[in-house]
Formats: sequence, C-alpha cells, structure tokens
Amino acid sequence: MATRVRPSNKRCAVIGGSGFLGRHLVETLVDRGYSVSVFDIRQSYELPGLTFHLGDLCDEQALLPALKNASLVFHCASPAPASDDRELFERVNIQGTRTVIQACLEAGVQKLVLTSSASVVFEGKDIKNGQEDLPYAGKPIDYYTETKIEQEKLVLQACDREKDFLTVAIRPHGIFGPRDPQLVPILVDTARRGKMKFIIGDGTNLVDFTFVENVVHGHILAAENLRPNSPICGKPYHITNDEPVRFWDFMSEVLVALGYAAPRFHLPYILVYGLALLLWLLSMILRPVLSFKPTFTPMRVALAGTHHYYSCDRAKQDLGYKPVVSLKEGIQRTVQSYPHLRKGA
Ligand SMILES: NC(=O)C1=CN([C@@H]2O[C@H](COP(=O)(O)OP(=O)(O)OC[C@H]3O[C@@H](n4cnc5c(N)ncnc54)[C@H](O)[C@@H]3O)[C@@H](O)[C@H]2O)C=CC1
Ligand SMILES: CC(C)=CCC[C@@H](C)[C@H]1CC[C@H]2C3=C(CC[C@]12C)[C@@]1(C)CCC(=O)C[C@@H]1CC3
Repeated sequence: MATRVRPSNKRCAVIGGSGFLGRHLVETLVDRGYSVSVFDIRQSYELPGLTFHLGDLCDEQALLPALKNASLVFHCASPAPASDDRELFERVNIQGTRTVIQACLEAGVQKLVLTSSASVVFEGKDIKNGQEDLPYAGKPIDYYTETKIEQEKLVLQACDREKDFLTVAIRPHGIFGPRDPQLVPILVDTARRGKMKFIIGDGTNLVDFTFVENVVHGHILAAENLRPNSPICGKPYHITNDEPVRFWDFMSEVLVALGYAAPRFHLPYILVYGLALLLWLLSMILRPVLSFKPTFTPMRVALAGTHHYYSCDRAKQDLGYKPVVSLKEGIQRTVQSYPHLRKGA
C-alpha cells in the first residue's frame, strides 16, 4: 500500500506569490521558518531556499507539483482590476479558483486561505464601519468585484471538516506599501498628467487604506488559527489598518511627500460619476475599433467619492488581530520606497 507523506504544517504554497501582496507574504513566511513554494504565471524575484513553479492556476496539472506536501495554501492571485477584462476575470477568479480547490483536495492540502476583498460588498454607496454580515453587492460596479464575490463564495463553501479541508477568506481594503504597482503609481501618473487638481465631492469621505504588512499579518493569523474546531472555518474577515482616513487627505499626504501639489478644487460627485459612466460606455461601444482605458472609471470615482470603511472587530476577536504598523508609519515607509516617483526624478 502506498504511504501518504503527511505534510509538515510549516510547509505552504503561495499562489500569486510574485505579486505585490504575495511577495510580502512569502518574505514574512520565510522569516518565520515556513518552507514556501511559490506558484505564479511570472517570476518577479529570487530568494534563497524558495521554490518557484511557473504556470497558470487554471491548469491543475501545473498546480499540483507546487502543492505537493503542502498542508497550507494561500491563494492571492488575480488579474489586476485595471485590466477590466471580463473573460479574463471569469477564467482566473472563478474557473481558476475551482481548479485551485480541486488541486488542494487532490494534493491533500488541509487549509486554504483566500485573499478576497472588502469590495465584495461595495456597490458605490456609503459603507461606514461595515461588518462581515453585509450582503454581497447585488449590483457590483465592475467585473473584478463581480468575480471576487463568486471566488469568495466558492472558497468558503468548500470548507469541509469531514474532508479535513478548512478554508477562510481575508478581505483587505486599499492595500498600500513598498512595491505596490497600483495605488502610488496611479496617483503619481495622474498628477504628472496634470489631472490631480480636483477633489471629487466635499472631500470628507472616510476610507480604509491598509499597510501591506498588516494584511500579511492577518493572513498568517488566519492560517494559524484555522483548526477543525475553530469558529473561523468558512468565514470572511476584514483586515484593515483600523484607522479610517479621509480619502483625499491620504492622497494629498502621499502627493505632497513626493513633491506634488495636493488637489484643491471641488467637483460634484454625481457629475464626475456620470461622466465616468459615459466614458466607460463609450469605451465599450468603441472597443471593436478603438481601444482606450479611461483613468476615471465608475469604480474609481465611487472609491474616491464615497465612504467605505470596515470594522475589523471580528478579526480582533477570533484571530487576535491588531495592526502591527500604523497608518503614519506605513505612509512614511511607502513614500521612502518610491524615490523614482518623486517630482523631478
Ligand atoms: N491591492 C489591493 O488594494 C487589494 C488587493 N486585493 C486582492 O489581493 C490579491 C493580491 O493583489 P495584489 O498583490 O495587489 O495584485 P498583484 O497583481 O500584484 O498580484 C497578483 C499576482 O497574481 C498572479 N496571477 C494573475 N493571474 C494568474 C494566473 N492565471 N495564474 C497564476 N498567477 C496569476 C500575477 O502574476 C501576480 O503576480 C488579489 O487577489 C486581489 O484581488 C484585495 C483587496 C485590495
Ligand atoms: C481605498 C481603495 C480601495 C483604494 C484602492 C486603490 C485604487 C482603486 C485607488 C488608488 C489611487 C486612486 C486614484 C483614483 C481612484 C482610486 C485609485 C485608483 C483617482 C483616479 C480618482 C479620481 C481622481 O481624481 C484621480 C484619482 C487618482 C488616484
């Protein structure tokens, strides 16, 4: 009879480990003595002792070698929200996540931690101190959100104590930090093109921005607390900095620290949202003949002009979560890591 090697509980795999969050997670896991294998469609760095497996997560045969002997898998791969490619999101976030679950079951993985998103409940309307029991967005604003909802449902529903397969979802919001390819680069690009002069709405809307190391901390706590008798099985958890801040204050602080002017003039939210919707419709209609990606998408305008901050009381209670880096320190460390994005650089 073939003997099944019992996976070590310090052996894990990170799907999407070449990405912004994935790489920070991998580095922390290695520091904490985990043996890590990375699965991604690209390799963005090297680290001693780390095994890289290149492949598409939609391909189970490519995934299986990366999951071999791992008791724990983190799934933090997704196409970038800016791609706005419906087919790609459906293939990777929905079909691909089914494949990840199937591969985990086949490889004897015991725990799966998904990086979901707090945006799964966001429909463009204010959310103040939102709890995890808010319903999923009935009318998600973009395909990214639509497929993140389905992805989270798939992973949480797959939690099965009988099969010795436990799952949990982490819902971060507005991740920022060194090497982030999205937040600071988009902001600086917008400023360099002279488009960061306006505040959408009255500028008082509160939002969560979460330093990447806090998100990593939340993921590892979830993994280490995921046991058959624990209350966290099959549940989602908000992970934020627990310091909601005005969206426009945060943007201004980063801009000014990098040498750019803070936005000053106000535009009515409804007007900008309407324009963004029109532009988006136009880009859809013209897609067969002309491809252009508007900076001001309805989702971005909604994120910039509404309240969206979340309670992480559930994570504090069930996971013992507490942010490890304050917003102030997170902003300082982030700004210092982008010398090439300073004005004049
Ligand atoms: N950045 C943010 O503010 C937030 C991110 N999230 C979630 O966190 C996760 C990580 O996001 P980031 O690190 O910001 O993104 P990222 O784009 O830096 O990393 C995603 C990684 O997934 C990989 N990937 C994409 N498609 C793949 C495929 N078919 N097969 C294998 N690998 C594939 C990419 O190559 C990339 O390395 C995602 O699931 C995202 O939805 C959730 C909330 C906020
Ligand atoms: C809180 C949260 C979920 C942030 C996610 C990151 C991005 C969605 C934002 C990072 C930079 C932001 C930004 C805008 C929208 C949202 C971001 C892309 C604008 C395009 C909004 C309209 C403007 O006036 C310019 C902004 C540039 C930066």
